[in-house]
Amino acid sequence: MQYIKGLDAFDGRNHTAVTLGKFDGLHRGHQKLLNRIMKYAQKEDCDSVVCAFDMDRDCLMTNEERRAFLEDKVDYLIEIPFTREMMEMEAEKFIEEILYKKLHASHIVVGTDFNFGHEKRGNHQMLEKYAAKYGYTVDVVEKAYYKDREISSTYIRELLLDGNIPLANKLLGYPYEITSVVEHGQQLGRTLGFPTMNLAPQEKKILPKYGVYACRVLVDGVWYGGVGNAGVKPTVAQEKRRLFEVYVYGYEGDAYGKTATVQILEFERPETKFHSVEELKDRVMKDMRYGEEYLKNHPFDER
Ligand SMILES: Cc1cc2nc3c(=O)[nH]c(=O)nc-3n(C[C@H](O)[C@H](O)[C@H](O)COP(=O)(O)O)c2cc1C
Ligand SMILES: Nc1ncnc2c1ncn2[C@@H]1O[C@H](COP(=O)(O)OP(=O)(O)OP(=O)(O)O)[C@@H](O)[C@H]1O
Repeated sequence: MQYIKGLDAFDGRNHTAVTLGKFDGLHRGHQKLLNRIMKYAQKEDCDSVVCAFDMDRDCLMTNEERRAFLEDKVDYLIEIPFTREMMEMEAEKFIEEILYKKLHASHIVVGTDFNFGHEKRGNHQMLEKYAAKYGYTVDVVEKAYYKDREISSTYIRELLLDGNIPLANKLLGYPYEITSVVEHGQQLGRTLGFPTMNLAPQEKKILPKYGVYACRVLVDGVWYGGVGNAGVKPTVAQEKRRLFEVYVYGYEGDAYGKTATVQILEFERPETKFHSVEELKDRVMKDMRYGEEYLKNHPFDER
């Protein structure tokens, strides 16, 4: 996959199958669109292109994570900053200048509610109106639903903030994850009997509801079970720095400075400010048993 920041840097010559949107999280609805452009690229002599508008807001996926997710799936990921110029471009001009002249689109794949251009005048009907003139086809993909609600990034953000991680994971189609370099903590965990890996999510990356979760952890290329706390550890920390701190079953190495990925699987309880470190320690021992039980009942294959 070629990763391109800004449309100006795109210089592909081939015809393309393009999909467009914000694509935060690349959830199951988005995956329908991805599958469609990938099929076109397989069947025909064209490149698959994801145009992702960058909204600069709290996100399910950082740009690096989105890039990694798409790496072996599509030919191009173009990140388009959602600037005033982009917002004010007339939809007709977007079709002619960008989809036709720049991207050489022969297939355009969008959801039923996709909007673009000045005052959001562009939609799939307008794309269809110009299809013959510019020589592309338009696929309008029906929305993927969970029960009676459309799957959307907004819905999944709400679920995470409610601690409903199993449903968030189901709608994403993969477990919600956090990747970061493991940091030094206050080294308290070790003396309390539960050494933890401390992961600091990127500033804009959404942490689920503050609390304790069963999870799995990838470190040194191996998946382990874990139980971790999302939050600011109010019992021991003065500053309100967001962390995901995870106790990793059976890990005995030194992970400081290494990159680890945590996949969050199930919510156990909210984060609590305990009266003493002793109380915290007693509770974490229970959390560790909870995590073990959860992982025993939900075995996972090493990936
Ligand atoms: C399973 C688990 C549950 C935790 N729950 C809480 C909690 O409810 N409240 C809290 O203040 N800290 C909680 N923590 C964070 C601990 O306070 C923290 O890991 C410990 O103090 C060690 O910090 P350190 O890595 O800076 O040494 C939890 C940590 C783990 C691993
Ligand atoms: N549930 C879905 N099923 C099929 N297509 C979808 C679904 N949700 C979004 N799309 C389409 O995917 C593209 C990108 O969607 P986008 O990320 O902008 O929307 P979203 O997931 O609804 O996000 P938000 O909740 O932030 O508005 C658009 O073409 C959109 O119509």
